[in-house]
Amino acid sequence: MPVTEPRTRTDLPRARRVVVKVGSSSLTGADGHLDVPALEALVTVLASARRAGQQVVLVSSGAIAAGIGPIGLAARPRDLATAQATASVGQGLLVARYTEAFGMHGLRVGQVLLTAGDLVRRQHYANAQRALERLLALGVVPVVNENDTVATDEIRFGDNDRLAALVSHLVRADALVLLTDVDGLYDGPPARAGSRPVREVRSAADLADVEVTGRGSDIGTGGMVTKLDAASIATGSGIPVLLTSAPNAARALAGEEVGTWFAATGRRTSARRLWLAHAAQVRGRLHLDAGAARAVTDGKRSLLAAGVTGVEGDFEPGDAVELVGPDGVVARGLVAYGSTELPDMLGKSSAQLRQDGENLPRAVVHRDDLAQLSVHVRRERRRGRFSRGS
Ligand SMILES: Nc1ncnc2c1ncn2[C@@H]1O[C@H](COP(=O)(O)OP(=O)(O)O)[C@@H](O)[C@H]1O
Ligand SMILES: N[C@@H](CCC(=O)OP(=O)(O)O)C(=O)O
Repeated sequence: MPVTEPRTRTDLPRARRVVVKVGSSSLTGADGHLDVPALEALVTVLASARRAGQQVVLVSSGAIAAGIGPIGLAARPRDLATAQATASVGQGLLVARYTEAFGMHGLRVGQVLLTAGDLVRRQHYANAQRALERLLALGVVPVVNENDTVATDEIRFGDNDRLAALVSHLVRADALVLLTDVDGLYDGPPARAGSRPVREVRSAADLADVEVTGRGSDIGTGGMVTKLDAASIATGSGIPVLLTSAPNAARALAGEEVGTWFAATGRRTSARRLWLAHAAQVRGRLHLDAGAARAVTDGKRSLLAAGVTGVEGDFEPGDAVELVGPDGVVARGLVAYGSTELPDMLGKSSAQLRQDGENLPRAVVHRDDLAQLSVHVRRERRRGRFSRGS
């Protein structure tokens, strides 16, 4: 019997639709070329999940890493134009290998390249959703990557972990499996003596003593930070996550005791709120007093000018901004006023704003335009770890 809400890792084999994300470090060697045996081993596992009746969406990194050797570069390019060009070469090679490897199991693949913008604009989101649904209905294995050749620094995810979490939401996956070069989450960098594996994360409290770093290898990009962010996005919208190494993929999908299981913590949210919390490009910050911070978080109420103490950035009405309370970032929202109008309104009640000539003062951020950040993401943002892509 398929389960649509896996509660433990032993439910994974019965999950109907699974998104599997594999990182560059698991697919490419230090020589800057694809590790074909590793890729084929992964495909064998995914093909067997398909034979067992599961629908699989593969989110595969590796375009840039796979292009390094063929283009003749010595290391991963750091400038945008060379990264775009390298991805263009590597993505072709990557998909050619997947086509061949899945073909050996009688399966077709379909390449799907997405930008952050595709997950931001409502119509693009709906388009991508429709295309992925049809691919799955046709029995094709979608192979998703970020469209690195056209993504610019401002709109890039850069890592595929958060992309995979948003794709899981897009296809309404029952579970997300993150495959990397380490067998699971540890409470400290795995190379450090004494770091212990974390088997299960049921809430943000289980991460309180976990120390993660941003980069594991010269090949991967986000390290464990973006994986925890992805886990937080997925679990917060009702999708559990299993994190383990690529060689453990078969055991993970068989429901064996490998890796780290992140239990679902929330319910499915609207695509718009998910985008606002995790993908929108933030144009500024509003500083809130303690009462306003409580109102937008605990009370889920609109933010009024009376509770805003400061404004940072240059933004227009409708732009995404971060709401910062006395203890750090608490939420994101679409602001109703621009950064030039707001300073004159700070701390004023609706009555005072009316006296100032504002006929029907609107909330600075309406509660329908607010997305709270999970405790974990808030903690990370406080540490300033999420500047990239946000
Ligand atoms: N607490 C931690 N637990 C596990 N791995 C960690 C931790 N902190 C940092 N890492 C590093 O994260 C790396 C995986 O991230 P990354 O290199 O970006 O992989 P990928 O290419 O699969 O996305 C691991 O190699 C590991 O060294
Ligand atoms: N879209 C990029 C992903 C970049 C990357 O290295 O991601 P990851 O290995 O998942 O941390 C690529 O295919 O090269």
